[in-house]
Parts: sequence; structure tokens; C-alpha cells
Amino acid sequence: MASLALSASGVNLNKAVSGKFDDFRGGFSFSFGSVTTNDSSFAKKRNTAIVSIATQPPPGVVGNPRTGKNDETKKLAAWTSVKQERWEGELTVEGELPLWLNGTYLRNGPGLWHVGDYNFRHLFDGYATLVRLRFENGHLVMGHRQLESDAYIAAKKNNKLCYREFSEVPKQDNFLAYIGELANLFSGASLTDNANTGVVHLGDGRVVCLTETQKGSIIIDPDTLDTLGKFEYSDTLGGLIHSAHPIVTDSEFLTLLPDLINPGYLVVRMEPGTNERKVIGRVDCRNGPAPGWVHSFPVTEHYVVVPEMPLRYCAQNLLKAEPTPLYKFEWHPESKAFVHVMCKASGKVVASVEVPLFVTFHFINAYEQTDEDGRVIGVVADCCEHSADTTILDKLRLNSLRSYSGEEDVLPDARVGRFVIPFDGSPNGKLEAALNPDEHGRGMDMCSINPDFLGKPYRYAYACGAVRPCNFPNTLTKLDLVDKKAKNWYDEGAVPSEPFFVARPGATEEDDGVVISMISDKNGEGYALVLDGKSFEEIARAKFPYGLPYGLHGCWVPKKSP
Ligand SMILES: CC(=O)/C=C/C=C(C)/C=C/C1=C(C)CCCC1(C)C
Ligand SMILES: CC(/C=C/C=O)=C\C=C\C=O
Ligand SMILES: [Fe+2]
Repeated sequence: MASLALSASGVNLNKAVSGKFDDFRGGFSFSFGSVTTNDSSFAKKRNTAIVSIATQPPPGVVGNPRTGKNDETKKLAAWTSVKQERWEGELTVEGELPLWLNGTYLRNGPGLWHVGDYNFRHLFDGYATLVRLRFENGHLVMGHRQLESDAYIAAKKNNKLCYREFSEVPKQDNFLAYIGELANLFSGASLTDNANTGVVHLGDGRVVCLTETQKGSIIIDPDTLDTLGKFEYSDTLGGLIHSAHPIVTDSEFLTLLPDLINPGYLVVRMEPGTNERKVIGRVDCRNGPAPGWVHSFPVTEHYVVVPEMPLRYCAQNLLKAEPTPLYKFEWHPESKAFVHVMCKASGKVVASVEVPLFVTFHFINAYEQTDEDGRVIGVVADCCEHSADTTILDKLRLNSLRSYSGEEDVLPDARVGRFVIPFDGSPNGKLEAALNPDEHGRGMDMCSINPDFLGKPYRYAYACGAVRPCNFPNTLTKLDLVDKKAKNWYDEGAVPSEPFFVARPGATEEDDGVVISMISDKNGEGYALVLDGKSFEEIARAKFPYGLPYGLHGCWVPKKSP
């Protein structure tokens, strides 16, 4: 059992933070909260530790009733709309940032959950808030800014929801308008372009914010967070939706386009410097009325792994004005679950197996298994698996996230689900926990790996786990998938965002680097946190001028060499 001691040092942000504000003025009811930076008791309030979850008694978690809008009370900022349109300034760093850490960590996520007096219902509905941490020679400059999607601009202008978000549908004044809106749904015109899920750094240097609608692909300037315009796909592949998480490397962009008419998926590839996706191949669904939801998928060095989850897109739910318990999806256990493997070079499906039922948002990584002669005999694919329980989707409703009492254990169990897909023609693949889920408190999501190990055998992953009771993953967790152990960082009452691994230039060991996260703490404040990739101990933190909303996924933009 490990329960490591705490360290603390003070900071007075009144002196430390030099910030630039750009108050939002318009039809939106943003509150113009003044920035509360004078908090010399910050250090005293600190209570963080690396804990062994299996042996630590569950700590109390602070209550969190929130409205959709900001107020000045000190509550968790994670589920609260961002205070203002933008801010930029240097932060005071406690501890020491490695001097090799030069570049920008960008994080995207839904950060504004109301239009006028209307409050959105689901975490995924919020308008995209971009946060930028620029690391330079031991210094850290933070900036945040709203993404200027058409959906956001229209909401600001008209003071009402104008596009279909994840769970929200614009209200129509009359029957004719209702019919018009439905027609626009089929053409895609009424779908949101609110690219609030992730942000990727393409091999050609462009930085693109993404969501699950294809029109929600928006180019930004990583230095200013300016919205530069739509990323227009120049091909004629059509379709309205894609996986929220493409696989992006210096040499390619791979994604899946679900086909809702003839259930299946197109596997497509785009080269740096182009906007044209080319088809690698097509996977036909094995069963069910529609393709399974593909929020993400993994790749190995030579194969694309296509999951067919029994949580399937649902055309009827798409047409409904009010959200259903599974939103735009439907659970079809009778349709079973499958995993398909496509060869990247030939587009041929080399394996298609039935697997146990599963629910996942995020794949972690995948790799090839070889025999003693080096022949590929199968693939292993790991994901954050929610025990085939779809209730996780409804647990991400803002009411549920905001109304946590701190006492009940609300978060459904999750694990590192490891698929083993044989290439020998067997009809079934395996799905088992890669390590005992008690190692990470049976919470598991929001993962990253060392990108040099993408598609290759790997040992370490970073994710969020749980110290229970809780209603959302509340630890940063380093998973050792070889020793089957986890190290957990925990700050009582806080919500950390996805731990993002940045490798030290020239590193030869997989975990030689740092892990960056942004924390919403129980006092309503927040800070950037940098952990050592190996020891998983804190090496630096920097307090934000005010707490920021929860963010989903990020990317690293290395500093350009002069
Ligand atoms: C934030 C996140 O992780 C997921 C966002 C998903 C969105 C915005 C999905 C939107 C959709 C529609 C507006 C209609 C079509 C179906 C679907 C792709 C779910
Ligand atoms: C926040 C989340 C999914 C985000 C998608 O991009 C999942 C959280 C799961 C909790 O266990
Ligand atoms: Fe995601």
C-alpha cells in the first residue's frame, strides 16, 4: 500500500498573474465575473496524494449543486459555463517545469452550457472552449477562448439554440418550421458544427477542432486560438458523421465514416497537405439495424481495428425533439458485438469476430501479436470499457454531474477492456480486463499513451480512475499493463481532465516524459498540473485565475525550431 506525503508552498496570484481579458458582450447571458486571484491560503487548502485506491478508505467528496450559469460561490468549476469569452496571461509556476518542455498543449471541450436563460442538459452539448498552455523555458502562459463555430455564432446572435447539438434540438415556432428543420436534418444543414470534442495537430501543421459531425471540423490558430475557418473535405465521400477521434500521425489522418443507410463503415485516409480522404476499404456490419457508435477506434502498425458496438446509431431517436435515455443511440444486445480488422495496405478485412458485449468511448491502443516466425497471428486492442453498461451516457447529464452529494457511489464500474482478436479464422474474440479494476477504483476513461508507441506493443497508459464514492472519474492514473498495477494521483473533491503524455525529446524509455492535466478543485478554482511520467509525482502546478470548465481531449504542438 502506498500513501505518499504531501508538499505545499504558497502563491499569491494577485501579484503573479498578468492577464488579458476580453469580456463577451452580446445577446448571450454570460456573467462577467471578476477574477478572484487573491488566495494566499491556496497552499494550506492543498490536499493531494498518490494513493493506493485498493487500500485507501474512500474519502468524502464535496457537494456540488450548480446552476447552468456562473455565480461567485466556490463550487467545482468543471460543470459550470466558462466565465468569459477569453483570457490570456502568464501563470505562476510552483515547482519546476522541465526546460525541455517547449511547446503548446491545446485542450478542447464543451465549456458553455447555456444560451440566454436556456440551460443545456448534457455535458456533450456545450459550446467548445479551447484552453492553451504554452510552455517555454520553464514559464507557462495560459489562454482560453471560445471556438467560433457557426452554431456558437448563431446562438450568440439570436440568443437561442439554432443547431442540433448532441442532445439539444432547436424548438420550432410552428409546424412548417418543424418540417423545414427535419428536412435540414437529412441534408445535414441543421446539425451542429460545434467542434467541442478534440483538437488534432495534422502532419502539415494545421490544427483542427473536431466533433462527430463532419461539418464540425474547424481550423484554429494554435497561438491565438483564433477560429480560421472550416476544414472542408475536398472529396465526394459525403456522409454527415465520422468518428470523433481520428488517428493522426505526421504521415496520415485515418478515420471511420459510419454508413447509416447500408450499415457499415468506410475506413478512410487523408495525407498531410491535402483535404481529400481516400477510401482504404469498407466494413459491412455483421448485424443490427444500424452501425455501432464509433466515438473512437484503434490501429496497429498494419491494421485498422473497426469496433461494432451493440450501442448503435438510431434514426428514430435522431428525429425526436426530446432526448431519449440513450440520446441518438439504441442498445441492441441481441445484435451482438463484433470487432473487424482491416489491412491498411489492401483494404481487406482479415478478421471479423464476435466479442462479448461492450460499451466504450475510448480505445487506448492496439498492437499485433506475432508467432515465433514473426507472422501476425492476431491483434490486441485495449479500451476504457464501461462493463457493457450504457448508463454511463446518462451519468454525463449536467444535472447528474452538478447535483452530487458526495456520499453516493454514482459512477458505474469501468475497466481496461482488452480485446484479443485471432487471425486464424476463429469466430470469436476475447474481451477481458487487462488488470484488476480495483487497481484504479473501477473508474476508467480519458486515456493517453506515449504517441511513439501508437499501434505497437506498449506498457504504459495514462487515464482517469476513481476514488469512490464519486460520480465522475476523479484520479489521474498511470497504468502499467505489464506488471498490472496502477499509480493514482488524487486531490480530494477535484476533477482532473484527461492526462496527456508528452515524451522528453530523445527519450528511449516509454514513460520518460511528463503528464499534463488541468484540475477543477473543490474550491471552485483550477490549476494546470504536470506530473513526472515515471514516478507519477507532481513536478509543477500553476493556478488559473479562475476555475475552468471540464475539457475533453487535447494535443501537443511542439515549439517551432527557429
Ligand atoms: C462531445 C462528444 O464527445 C460528442 C459529441 C457528439 C455529438 C455532437 C454528436 C452529434 C450527433 C448529432 C448532432 C446528430 C447525428 C448523430 C450524432 C453524431 C450523435
Ligand atoms: C467524459 C467522457 C467521454 C468523453 C468523450 O469524448 C467519458 C467519461 C466517462 C466516465 O467514466
Ligand atoms: Fe472522446
